[in-house]
Amino acid sequence: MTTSIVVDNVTKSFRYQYHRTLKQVLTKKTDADASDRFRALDGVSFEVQQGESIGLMGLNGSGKSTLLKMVSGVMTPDEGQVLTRGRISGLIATGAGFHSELSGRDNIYMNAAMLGMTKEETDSKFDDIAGFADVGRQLDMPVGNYSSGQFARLGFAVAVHVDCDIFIADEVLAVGDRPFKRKCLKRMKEIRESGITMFYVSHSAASVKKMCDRAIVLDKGVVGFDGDVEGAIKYLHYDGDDDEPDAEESEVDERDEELANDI
Ligand SMILES: Nc1ncnc2c1ncn2[C@@H]1O[C@H](COP(=O)(O)OP(=O)(O)OP(=O)(O)O)[C@@H](O)[C@H]1O
Repeated sequence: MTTSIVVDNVTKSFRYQYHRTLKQVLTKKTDADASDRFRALDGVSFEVQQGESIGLMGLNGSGKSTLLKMVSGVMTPDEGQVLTRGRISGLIATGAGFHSELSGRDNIYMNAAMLGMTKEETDSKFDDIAGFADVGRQLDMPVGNYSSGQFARLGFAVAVHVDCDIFIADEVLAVGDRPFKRKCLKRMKEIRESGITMFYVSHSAASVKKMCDRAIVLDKGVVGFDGDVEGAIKYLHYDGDDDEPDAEESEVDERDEELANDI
């Protein structure tokens, strides 16, 4: 078996940012500065084998996106290291790397280049990418005028057409309408079945269950659980053991379940 991702004792701290009073700025309260940092990730370690499909779960603010940024190389750890093998593609933040003044068409070329595709490669895949994004005549409009869903469509369309070894998807289901979500999940299933390592962040237990064979739960910046998806869902109490969900919550869960079963 080939190792695809190694995350070795990774720590990342951020500073609490708040507006200071003029007095605080002028007196430069350095003692407060040191204690104003917190660890978004604290000694995180795990390994992923090529072809594994990992669900990355955890409550809001637990460090998932920060970890994905390290794996994709857009952020470096303060301590520890992250090693990856091969080309990485995926959608980390909606609209990241897009230029608002340029059209969707131009942004496809720019985004594809950033993900390592040559102009010839993009030329040959352009129709498929545009077809997947399916933003109609908006393709030739500046993306600054796109809706958040249209942004996501364009970004995801490029990402899924890159030949890669590791595919990263952060909250694909958070934006986009239902037909597009279904299309994304279907495409991700194909990616997974082709032996590409997949790292999938989601709060939806149903889609992680459908898509992944292992789940890592981040709990306030540390690995709280690493194992089978059922265990992760239990760890997070997403299995309904806790409080009774209200009617709206149940409806959302059912919609997720239905969507996951569609693919
Ligand atoms: N650039 C930054 N500067 C300061 N704090 C940050 C920065 N990026 C993230 N954080 C903080 O680090 C913590 C972890 O954030 P992160 O986005 O990784 O969480 P998450 O698990 O992806 O959350 P969610 O489920 O809400 O998307 C949060 O408290 C967040 O406010």
